[in-house]
Amino acid sequence: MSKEIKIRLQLVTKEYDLYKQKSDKIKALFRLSQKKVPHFWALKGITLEVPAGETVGLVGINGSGKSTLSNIIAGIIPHTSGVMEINGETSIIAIGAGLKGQLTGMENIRLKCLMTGMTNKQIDELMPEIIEFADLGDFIDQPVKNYSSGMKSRLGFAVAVHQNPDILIIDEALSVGDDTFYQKCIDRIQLFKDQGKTILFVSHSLGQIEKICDKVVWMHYGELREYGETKEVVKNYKEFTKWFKGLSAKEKKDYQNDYKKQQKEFSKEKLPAIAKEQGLGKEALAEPAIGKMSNLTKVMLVLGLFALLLFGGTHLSGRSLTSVIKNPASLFQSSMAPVQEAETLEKFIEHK
Ligand SMILES: Nc1ncnc2c1ncn2[C@@H]1O[C@H](COP(=O)(O)OP(=O)(O)OP(=O)(O)O)[C@@H](O)[C@H]1O
Repeated sequence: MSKEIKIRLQLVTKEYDLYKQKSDKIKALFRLSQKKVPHFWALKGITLEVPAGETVGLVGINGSGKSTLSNIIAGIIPHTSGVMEINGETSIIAIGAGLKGQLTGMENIRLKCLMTGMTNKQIDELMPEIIEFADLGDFIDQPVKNYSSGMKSRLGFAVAVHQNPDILIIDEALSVGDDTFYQKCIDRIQLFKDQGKTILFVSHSLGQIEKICDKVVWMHYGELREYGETKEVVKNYKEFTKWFKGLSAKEKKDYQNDYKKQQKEFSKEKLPAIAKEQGLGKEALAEPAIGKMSNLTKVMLVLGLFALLLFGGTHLSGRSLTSVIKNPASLFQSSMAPVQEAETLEKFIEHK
C-alpha cells in the first residue's frame, strides 16, 4: 500500500518585489508611482511530494531558496502561485522564529503553546518538561532579547518538539547549539522518526543530513535541481561544491550573477511550459485567492485594514483619536516599560 502524501507541491513559486523604500510599496499599491519595480523569483516552480514518515533534507548554497520553501510549507509566508497540499499540523524550528524579544522564555513558551490551541491547564502541566528540555537555567525568566542565538534555538526546539506536530520543519536550528544540546535534539528527532512523523531538515551540514535524512532535495537558485536518495544527492552536491570552490573569484561572481539574472527575469508566462515539461495540468498554475483579487478589491481591503488598525489601535493604546491622527507614531510607542508590558501580557494570558 502506498504511503499517504504529507506534503504535495506543484509548481510552487515565490515572487518578491524589490522595492527600494517602504513608501514605494505603498505608492505602488495605490498606483501613485509609475516606477517599474524589479522582481525576484526566489522559487521558480517547485514540484515535490513527501510521503508520511520520511525525513527529507534540504541542501543548497546560500540564497538557493531553502528557507523560503520551508517557510511556505510551514504557512509563515504565502506562495505566489502553484498548488500546495499540506496534510497535517506543521511546526517550524528556526533560530528565533516567532519568539517575542520583550517576553521572557517562559512567557514565550506559554504564548507559542496558546497559539497552537493548548489550554493554560495543559501548558501548566507541560511547562516543567519544556523548561527542562530547553535547559536555560535562570535565563528562562529573562527577556528573549537577551538570549544568544543558541539559547533561542534551544527555546524554539523545546517548544516545537512538545507540540507533537505531524510535520516538523527544522531550519538550521541545530547549527548553533552546543554538543550536548545537539545530541538531545538528534535523539528527539530519532524519536519523531520512530513515531512515523514527517520531517523537513534544512542544513548546511552534510554530516547531519547524511545522519538523519532518508531523502534529500537540492535547491539551486530557486529551482529543485535534484530530489532523491540521500547518498546519491549528497554525492552530486559535494561534487558541485568542489567544482564551485575551484572557480576563480570572477568566475564565481559571473556564475552567481547569471543565475540571479534568470531569477529576476523569470515570469509567470514561463510556467505553462514548465508545467508541460513536468507533466502537470492547468491546476498547477493556480494562484492563491489574494493574488487573484482585482486592484479595486485590494485597495478596499487595505483601506478597511487601515481603518481597523486606526480604531483598534486607538482603543488599545488608550489615546484619543485626535491625538493619534495628530501623531500616528504614538500608536506604536508603548506607554509602558517593556517589563511592565510583559507583566501585563502575562496577567492577560493567565486571566484567560
Ligand atoms: N523578503 C525578501 N525580499 C526579497 N528577496 C528575498 C526576500 N527573502 C528572501 N529573498 C531572496 O530569496 C532568495 C532565497 O532566500 P532563502 O533565504 O530562501 O535562501 P536559503 O537557501 O535559505 O539561504 P541561506 O542558506 O543563506 O539561509 C535569496 O536570493 C534571497 O535574497
